[in-house]
Amino acid sequence: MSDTLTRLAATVAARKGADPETSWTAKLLAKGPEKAAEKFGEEAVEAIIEAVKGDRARLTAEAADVLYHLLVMLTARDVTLADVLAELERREGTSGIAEKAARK
Ligand SMILES: N=c1c2ncn([C@@H]3O[C@H](COP(=O)(O)OP(=O)(O)OP(=O)(O)O)[C@@H](O)[C@H]3O)c2ncn1[C@@H]1O[C@H](COP(=O)(O)O)[C@@H](O)[C@H]1O
Repeated sequence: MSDTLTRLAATVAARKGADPETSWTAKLLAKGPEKAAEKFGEEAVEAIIEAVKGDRARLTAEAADVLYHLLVMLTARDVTLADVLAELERREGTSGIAEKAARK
């Protein structure tokens, strides 16, 4: 399952510097990190709308857009999927409630 995400992250990273005429990812990356962030925000809002409506199929499709655009945004700022997964791994086993209490 996460193999798909790992493969997609590698594809997105490989599109850095690719021809924007033939690659949507390259086109988006060529517009800079701010545009990638804006696009991610739009896709996130679309996913939120479907989550509120409760349409599972449309939410699934929008969530896929969110993950793809998250990878593009991260790549635009040279953050890798491995970096994010390492952070998630660091948090494993710590309840969000315990973590929040420790911050106070
Ligand atoms: N997962 C995706 C993916 N999800 C969404 N998109 C594209 O993201 C774009 C954004 O959709 P929008 O409807 O927001 O586009 P739009 O409204 O035309 O955009 P605006 O002009 O409004 O900004 C669309 O063109 C989608 O095709 C994706 N493009 C690529 N991928 C993956 O990335 C790989 C590499 O793609 P290329 O870089 O194009 O070779 C592909 O094989 C896929 O695996």
